[in-house]
Amino acid sequence: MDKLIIQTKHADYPVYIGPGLRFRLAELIPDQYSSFYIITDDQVGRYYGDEVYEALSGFKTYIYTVQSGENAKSMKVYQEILDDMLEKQLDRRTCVVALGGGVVGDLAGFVAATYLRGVGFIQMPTTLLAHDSSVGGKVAINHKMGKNLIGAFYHPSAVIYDSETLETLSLRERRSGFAELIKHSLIDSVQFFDQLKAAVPNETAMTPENIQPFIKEGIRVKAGIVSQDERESGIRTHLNFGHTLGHAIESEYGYGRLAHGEAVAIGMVFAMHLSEAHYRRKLPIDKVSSWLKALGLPTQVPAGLNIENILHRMRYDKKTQAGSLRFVLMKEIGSVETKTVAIEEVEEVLSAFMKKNK
Ligand SMILES: NC(=O)c1ccc[n+]([C@@H]2O[C@H](COP(=O)([O-])OP(=O)(O)OC[C@H]3O[C@@H](n4cnc5c(N)ncnc54)[C@H](O)[C@@H]3O)[C@@H](O)[C@H]2O)c1
Ligand SMILES: O=C(O)C(=O)C[C@@H](O)[C@H](O)[C@H](O)COP(=O)(O)O
Ligand SMILES: [Zn+2]
Repeated sequence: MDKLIIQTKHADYPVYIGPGLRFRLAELIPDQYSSFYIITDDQVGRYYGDEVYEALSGFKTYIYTVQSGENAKSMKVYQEILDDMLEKQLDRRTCVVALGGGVVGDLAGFVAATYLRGVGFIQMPTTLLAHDSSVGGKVAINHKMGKNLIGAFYHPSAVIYDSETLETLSLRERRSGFAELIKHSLIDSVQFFDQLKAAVPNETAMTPENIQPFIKEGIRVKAGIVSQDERESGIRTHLNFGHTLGHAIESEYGYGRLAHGEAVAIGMVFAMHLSEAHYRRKLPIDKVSSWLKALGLPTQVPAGLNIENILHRMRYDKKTQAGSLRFVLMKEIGSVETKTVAIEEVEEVLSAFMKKNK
């Protein structure tokens, strides 16, 4: 088992990574809770729900199952969970356990942050993408106007990442999580980017064994940023590389039609085009884009989406300041910065980018 410590101004907590950790919960979870409230989705629950419930059998434990997919990050599902917890009269020493991917982690984290003004919270990530979502304390649900618009910063007291669970993940979900790993490499260094690309050049090579060594590296990049800027007042915005357009596409296209990482993949290619135009310098767009394609990830805005609607969605991005759009731009691989970009400039580059679909 590997152990990393996430250090921030408001919280320090361990991330445990290794095979079979779902059977070692009693040993890994701090001994301070009166009961456990596991939140999972129907797909993850089918594979791992009973095992995790059993591993906590020495405690008073409940399990709540939501339907798998992005739509679970909704006000309705959030409310239903709170109703259930209140009916069970769960007290302040309750610990919410998020067993699942980023959807369950974000939803359960927001429940934990707000139920009785905050109860215990443990992340048990089960997707590759969740190497990102389980660390750093961003928890949220979606609004019809945009992604993650209602949320909090609320850290788990531990992240218990059982690497065996990745074996049941579909290829599409592996790809989606891999896109966030690529994001971490692009904002970090040429060295990380080149190593990742060499180890996993295409979809066939995207096996759990090949990916495994890089999960810790992705978490290291995220932890390094979050420890400097927990509440996203500066450098943490870099973790949003590819997300301004990515989030706009997710909400405009309809939550769940594209996986989060797929939308981010498109957003990263666009961010590189916008950076080329903004800085008037050449970037290795073809290299990144052809790698994404070889992995089976999309690189273009889905056909049928309207540019005005996408621009409107981007105005609801959380990086927006005084009505101006802010983008994470790339100067070169390993060097990004967050800049205000004029709407006309975004529109011109986006229009050319979207014409590629036609
Ligand atoms: N909080 C953050 O910092 C942060 C970071 C990145 C992404 N996110 C959010 O995370 C969400 C996406 O997370 P995700 O990609 O993990 O999606 P997800 O949680 O919907 O999981 C993807 C699919 O895989 C299934 N699944 C999960 N684990 C499985 C397993 N081990 N075996 C088989 N099937 C499994 C799920 O049931 C679901 O159908 C988005 O809402 C995104 O906004 C949050
Ligand atoms: O942790 C962060 O900070 C991130 O931006 C990580 C992103 O991958 C993630 O999708 C996050 O939820 C986006 O945050 P948001 O504040 O733009 O909703
Ligand atoms: Zn993301």
